Amino acid sequence: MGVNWMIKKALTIAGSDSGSGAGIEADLKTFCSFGVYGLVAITAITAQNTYEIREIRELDAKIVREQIIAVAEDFGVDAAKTGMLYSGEIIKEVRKVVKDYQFPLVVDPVMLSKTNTLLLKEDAIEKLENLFKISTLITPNINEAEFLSSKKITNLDDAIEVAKTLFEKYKTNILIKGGHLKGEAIDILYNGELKLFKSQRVSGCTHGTGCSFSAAITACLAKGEELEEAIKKAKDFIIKSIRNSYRIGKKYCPVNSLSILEEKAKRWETYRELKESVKELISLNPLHLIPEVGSNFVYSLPYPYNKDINDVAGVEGRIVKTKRRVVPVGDIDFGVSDHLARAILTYMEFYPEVRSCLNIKYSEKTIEKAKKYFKVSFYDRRKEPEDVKKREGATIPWGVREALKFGKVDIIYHLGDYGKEPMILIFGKNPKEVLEKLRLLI
Ligand SMILES: Nc1ncnc2c1ncn2[C@@H]1O[C@H](COP(=O)(O)OP(=O)(O)O)[C@@H](O)[C@H]1O
Ligand SMILES: Cc1ncc(COP(=O)(O)OP(=O)(O)O)c(N)n1
Repeated sequence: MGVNWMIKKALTIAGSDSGSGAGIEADLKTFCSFGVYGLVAITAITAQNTYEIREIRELDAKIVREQIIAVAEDFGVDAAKTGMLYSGEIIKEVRKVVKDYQFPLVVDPVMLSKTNTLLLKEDAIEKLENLFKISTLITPNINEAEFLSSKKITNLDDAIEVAKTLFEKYKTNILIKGGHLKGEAIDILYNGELKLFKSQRVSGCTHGTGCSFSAAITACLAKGEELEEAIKKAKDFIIKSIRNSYRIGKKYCPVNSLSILEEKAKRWETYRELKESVKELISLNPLHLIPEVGSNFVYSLPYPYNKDINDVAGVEGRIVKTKRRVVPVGDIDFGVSDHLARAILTYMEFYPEVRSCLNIKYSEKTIEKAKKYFKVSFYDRRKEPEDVKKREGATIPWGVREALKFGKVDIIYHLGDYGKEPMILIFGKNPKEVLEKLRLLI
């Protein structure tokens, strides 16, 4: 077919996780994040949530084989990975089929879930070791590496020694994942040469890290990237997927293997909505409501992407007034607002659904009007504690927190301080809602 080359295809041979944190569900999300078309051969169905695996139903080895052949014959496979293979019969059949294909094969030797259920039958280990021998890479975590080498790993040096042992034993690329060690997250690649992949340890959800990580490597290999480059990209990906995860479920919440795509989409949406509303604000031309220091109109990315001011869109150089017109100085961009971005990020700590804010000129008349329609709160800059005053950029977060002590409000104002202009801040779920509120104050 003429356009077959346009998208690479990756296959996952793995179990299904009904909680979608690990297994084929995680793999498909990861393939999608890397712009690779995902194919599946399901080995087992698990009734699984974030705290337990209730049931496992193994599929017949023949149907596993048929799934692989069906997709390989039609779509073609550029790279494949295995996850939960469960039984010796399935592994034997998988080995038989995949050895005839030329694609790179990543074997994630999944043995035990975080919730302590065996995902590989005890008598299947020998078959799994046979599969290692025809693989491009195996990606054991610390526990799996300990089991395969019968050696204890307590630190990085132990892990390096074990990687060497496993390389001697299986004659393939060994990548020992350091997620379960303390300190930095260091993964060890050994293939006769040693290479360490280091990253900071981040906080967030980690159910499914192993599956998503090996799927990310597979996706990069499908695109034709070299192994080391693939591991590097997979590592960047997994950090984002942990950091931008949703704390859902009762125990081990899942990584967000779609976060790269989701963040891009949210950035675009946020930018466009703000741009539209800034245009509308300009056409309203509320000259008398623009403060001497200018206004800004900001819109933050939603949770969990609202990490810092680079995640808040605003107007570069603010919105100012000329003799007759309200004008934006620059373009809409992320990271161009400081004060107002801090205000909205602080507000979102309490009410994450409130993502937009506009500052306007203070007057008693405007506040009186506002009190007719809205919940209004206030903070007194003169009461700012000395230690807060000394910390760069701490005043506004402190003020917003003070004002929110009385609950969720539409408007927060302050009366200024020496050299500081008094100000009114209008908050809303989105820029449209902020403008609706502004209209009642004009
Ligand atoms: N908290 C964390 N911060 C950064 N990276 C992590 C963290 N936890 C795991 N990783 C990384 O995620 C990948 C999967 O590792 P690991 O969690 O050890 O696998 P598994 O899920 O199979 O136990 C590795 O690249 C590891 O370094
Ligand atoms: C169906 C299924 N496959 C694999 C796992 C284990 O996945 P992993 O990425 O190693 O994640 P944790 O179990 O460490 O959270 C699974 N649970 N289910």
